[in-house]
Parts: sequence; C-alpha cells; structure tokens
Amino acid sequence: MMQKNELVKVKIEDIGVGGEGIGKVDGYTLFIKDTIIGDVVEAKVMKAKKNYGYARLMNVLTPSEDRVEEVVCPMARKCGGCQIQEMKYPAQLAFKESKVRGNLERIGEVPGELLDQIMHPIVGMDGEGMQPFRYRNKAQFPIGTDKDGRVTAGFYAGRTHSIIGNTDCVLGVEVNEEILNCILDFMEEFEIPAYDEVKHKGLVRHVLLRYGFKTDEIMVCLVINGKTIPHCHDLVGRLRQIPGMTSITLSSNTAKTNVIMGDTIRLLWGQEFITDYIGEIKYQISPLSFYQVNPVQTEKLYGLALDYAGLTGNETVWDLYCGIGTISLFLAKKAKQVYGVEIIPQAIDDAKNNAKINNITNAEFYVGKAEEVLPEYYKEYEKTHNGETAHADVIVVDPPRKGCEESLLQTIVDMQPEKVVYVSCDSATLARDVKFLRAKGYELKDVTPVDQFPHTVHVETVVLLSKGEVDSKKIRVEFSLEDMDMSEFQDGATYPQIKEYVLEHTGLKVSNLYISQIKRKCGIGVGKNYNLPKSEDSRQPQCPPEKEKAIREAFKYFGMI
Ligand SMILES: C[S@@+](CC[C@H](N)C(=O)[O-])C[C@H]1O[C@@H](n2cnc3c(N)ncnc32)[C@H](O)[C@@H]1O
Repeated sequence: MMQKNELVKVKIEDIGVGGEGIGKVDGYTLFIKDTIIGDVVEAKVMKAKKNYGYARLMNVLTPSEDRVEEVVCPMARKCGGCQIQEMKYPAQLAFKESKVRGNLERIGEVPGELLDQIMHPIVGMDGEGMQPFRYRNKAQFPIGTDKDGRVTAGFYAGRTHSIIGNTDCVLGVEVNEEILNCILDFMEEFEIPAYDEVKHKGLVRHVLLRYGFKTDEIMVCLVINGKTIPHCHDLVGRLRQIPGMTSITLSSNTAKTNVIMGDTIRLLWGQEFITDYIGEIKYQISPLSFYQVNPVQTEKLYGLALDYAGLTGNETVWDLYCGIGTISLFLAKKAKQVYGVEIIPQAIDDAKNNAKINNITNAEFYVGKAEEVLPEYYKEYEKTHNGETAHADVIVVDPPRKGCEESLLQTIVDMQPEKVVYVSCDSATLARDVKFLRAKGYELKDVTPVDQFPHTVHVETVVLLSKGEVDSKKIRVEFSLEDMDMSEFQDGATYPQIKEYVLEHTGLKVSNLYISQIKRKCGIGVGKNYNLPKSEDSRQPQCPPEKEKAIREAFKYFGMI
C-alpha cells in the first residue's frame, strides 16, 4: 500500500471513466488527473486506499507521443468538461474504440475472434489528424460574480460554487461569446445582479444557447430567479442585432436547486423554438427539448442505425427511448409503421409536432417507461388476439447510460423482431445487455463506435443484433408469409376462430402449426407448403394429444369434419 504524500514515478496505461490517467506501481493502481496514456509522470499520492489511490500530477517526466503540442483551451484542466483534450485526436479515437471492444469482451463475453470480424473502426469527426472543436449546438453558462464584484459567465470550478470566467468554450460555436458579452455588458450597465447560489439571491442564473448548424438560427434563453428582468426591451434590442437571432426567451427558476431550467418559458422576442435538420428531417427545438448536441456526428450515428435496420418499407419498427422522435422520424421514411416510446411528456409533444411538420403520418408516440409500455402492449395484444404475439420487425433502443431493464429485454426477445438495433452512450451497460440478448439467441452482427463527444471520455456505439436460434429450448419452425395456408377460406373456420374456440372451451392455447397438423390428419386441405420445414434438419414439434382432441372438437363444431 502507498503512503499519503509519497512521490512516485508512474507510466500511464489507461484512462478511467472520469478521465483520470491510470497507472500501476508494483501492482498498486493510481488515478492521476491531467495525464494521458503513454505519459511517464511524477505524482504525489493524495489519498491511499488498500488497493488503489489518487495522486496529483507533479511533473510530466516523459510526455506521451500522443500529447498535443499546445492545448487549445487554456481552461481545459480547470474546467473538467474536456477530460482528454491533451490527447491527439487519433489517439482519443483509438482509446474509445478499445474501450468499447474491451467492455464487449469483458462484460459482454463476446469472443475476441467474433469482434475481429464484426467490429468496424470508430467513426470520428472528419479530417485526418484534426482536432475537432466547435461541434456543440448547445451551451449552458452559469452567471455569477467574480472576486472583483463584476458579473461573469463561465463554468463552476470543480466541486465549488465559484464561477471561473470563460465566455469562449471551444466546443461551442463562436457566436456564443458575442451573445454572452452582450448580456454581461447589459447587466453591468443596468446593475442587474447575478444569482448567488449560496445566498439564493440575485437574478440571472444561467444562459442557455442553442444554434442550428443547418439553419444558422440562434436561441437565447435566460434563466432567472424571478419572473421578469428589468429593462428587458433594451436587452432584446441588443440581442436581436446579432445575425441569426431567432428566439429570445426567459425561463423562471426560483427554486434552490442545481437543476438549471425552470418549468415555464416566456417568449420575449421571435419564436419559442429554432429549427434544425438531421438529414432531411426538420426538427423544432424549444428551450426544454432534448436534442443531440453534435449534429454532424448524429447524422452519421442515425445513418448507421438506419442502415442496420435494413428497412424496405414493409416493416413495423419500435423506437424505444425515442426522445423527440429523432430516430423514429429518420426511420419512418423507410418503414411501414414506427412506434416511439419516451418517458418525458414534453418530448413526446415535440415528437408529434416534428412528425407533423415533416408530413410523417406513419409514426405514433407513447408516453411512458419503455420497460412498462412495451411489456403491457405485448400482454394486451396476446390477450386480445387469442394468444398471437405482437409483431415487430425491428426494435431500436437508445437508452440513457444505465441501459435497458431486463424485463424490457425479455419482452423484446418474446416479440422476436428480426433485428435489434442498440444505440448506446455507455459501452459497459451495452455490453451487459448484449450478453443477455446473445444468451437468448440473438446474434451480434455489427458493432460501430461513433465519436459524438471529441475531447471527452464519452463514446456512442451502435450495434446490430439479429434473430438467431431464439430460445434453444424451443424447436425452430420456419415458414414464410408466401406459404400461408389459404385453404381456410374454403374450409369453414379461420385459424384465429379455431384458436378462440379451443381457448374458450378447454383453456388451451394452440398454434397455427398444430391446427395445420390436425387438418392434415383429418384430410382437410392445407396450403401446399404450409408449415413444412424448409431445411432438412429442422424438426417440428408435434401436437400433443389433448390439444389434438380440442382441435378436432373445434373442427366438428365448425362443420369441418
Ligand atoms: C440517450 S436519449 C435518446 C433520445 C433519442 N433517441 C435521440 O437520439 O434524441 C435517452 C432518452 O430516453 C429517455 N428515457 C429515460 N428513461 C426512460 C425510460 N425508462 N423509458 C423511456 N424513455 C426513457 C430520456 O428522457 C431520453 O430522451
């Protein structure tokens, strides 16, 4: 075990979830902030536990060859928003790719040989060797007072309430700085106080900025500890001079809370939303809407999801955790019907509205928890359709970091879609869920990481799973729609009628397969290939005697025998 204040020399081998470099000294693990893979550093142990500890970087003894010569944002270390800005971009991508692969192997128990075949290189931002900045379409700056008593905008210094002034975050668009300076000058001039988190006093708390990359529309929303802002007309007059200004609003948040936005939005000028596009789909984005922050990479991510879904226009698709329907609407253009499920009612309102403005009529949206809505729909469908299971061709999930609940994954398996497309922002929970789906017979077919958040440790991944030998206990029966038995139209009762009769009179559930087997036995014609196995080695389950008896009773009742 290390001792506090001990000076150690460490080679950094990995990056932790919080962005700290990780190195080992005689088997003892140390986490050291502001280091990157390949650095050899001198560090001082600050906190020592039994098997691991935290150390402070004292000197970079030998810099990693992946270190950038000059860090673009001088605030990067203090701010903590960009954990790996000191790493060259290609090295960031390599790190993220190996993180996804490592989690799939370790947590997901996906064999390395399989990943060699199905995992594609990470999709980074364009430009070989470039350092991608200015990719975020959304920024939220806290407003406070600096030590000289001047109003300032910036970010909170780690674990404190004090704001370090920085009006130009290099991940955001350049116009943000002009807007913030305009607001700060206005506040200075009219002596409008910034909010003080500790005293719960003052007025202006945060400024939310959004920018439409395809439309150049700008949104400004001031979050205030009150209902109005004095000299509001003056502020609006200044802000609307900025080219692209489209929406100026106030959000009232008078609660003593860390939550940034208040519940109500008041329009000051323009309209309450800005418009932007992902691909050809138009989205109206209001201050409270969830919208992906990196539109360039989002288009690539959704393009992959669409590609993996392999739609031809005949499919029924579920988009679970659909937010404002971004993926749903992307897929709706190529599917027969899309159902979206999302927990936040406001997001579903946005989704419905977005469907409307794009003239999309084959997308329906439900508010609720995916793990409740889908299983309930499945059970209800079975009840009202005589034991038939609800059908889905493709199920897309894009859950938050914690991944999907097991009950939801089980319902997905029960529904047996041909394809499951999993979009994930946490490869550890993705790996856990992939393990579950593979154990239930789904095959992992493709894995592609996408870098949505350059300079941070986060990485998105999209994977495709296909229906394989689902549930090894059941024997696979293959048949297609073309083989469907049409003879029922000549022979008295339909399959659902027979099923209903059997269920009502005996409480037994019988399948189409069993009905067709007994029809054959009774010499009632069935379609030529109906339920005959396609491959030589397929074996069909045989109808048990009590079900045969019940089916024969139904045939008698319908005058078929
Ligand atoms: C990673 S976002 C994906 C949103 C959307 N697919 C997109 O790309 O814009 C996850 C979404 O899941 C929603 N959510 C969280 N828990 C949920 C649950 N249990 N059931 C349904 N939606 C949930 C969140 O509100 C959020 O909109």
